[in-house]
Amino acid sequence: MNHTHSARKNTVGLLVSVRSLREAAVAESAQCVTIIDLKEPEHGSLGCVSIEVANAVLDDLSGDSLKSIALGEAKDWPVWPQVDAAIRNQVLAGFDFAKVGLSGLVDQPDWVSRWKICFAGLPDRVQRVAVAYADEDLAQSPSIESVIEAAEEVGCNVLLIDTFNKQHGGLLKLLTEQRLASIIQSAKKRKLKVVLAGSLTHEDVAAIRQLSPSLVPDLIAVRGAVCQHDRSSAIDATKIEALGSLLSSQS
Ligand SMILES: O=C[C@H](O)COP(=O)(O)O
Repeated sequence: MNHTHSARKNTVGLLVSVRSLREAAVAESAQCVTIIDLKEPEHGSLGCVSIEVANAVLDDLSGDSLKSIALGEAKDWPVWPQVDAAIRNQVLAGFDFAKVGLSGLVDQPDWVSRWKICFAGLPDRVQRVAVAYADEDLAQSPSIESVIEAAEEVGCNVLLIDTFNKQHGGLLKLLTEQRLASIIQSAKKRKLKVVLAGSLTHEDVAAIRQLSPSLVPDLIAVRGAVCQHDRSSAIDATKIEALGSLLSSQS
């Protein structure tokens, strides 16, 4: 990467996606996780866990980590269709962040309204995360640039750039260095916190760590990199700790 810098001062937070209370406890025990993110990897890039798993984590996880939940894709809304909307929102009120994807909506002129509907009714304390897919062709989602432009109108103050299809390469292969830099600059100009994800490896994270300070994201989000094998296998506390050390290092 050309946009590099030698002295490093910014610390970068770590989000780890987990699918169960057991995995959430492993992530919490690593002591370097800023956000514990609930997500069922078998149900897609933003696959939602069951309401029972969400409740178990809210009720039984000790520790101070912030909590996030993936709520699937806007085209499939609502999440947990069998659950009454009031009860659903009561559970979601326990989370600090909520994410909804925009796959399949590239040709839908009303995609912003459909996105807004997903977040309507969520308690104010839940921060809305704008998710943009780097593999927008595969995802058939609006471009990252369009998502950034609409984020404020939808009430988002965080931008997550992720990949929709986990079999076709990671973030740093999908976006040119120039496009990534321009996206991060544009998001920061709009006061969006920036989270980078998408099959990031330890080496990718080291490269991101070397970006010039103005381009360093607020958080890195991972699952595959901290799993024992592929991203469907269990997460591994040692791998989380290794990533945590890399993110908190000063050079
Ligand atoms: O929110 C981030 C994702 O869970 C990242 O998953 P991944 O590292 O396997 O692409």
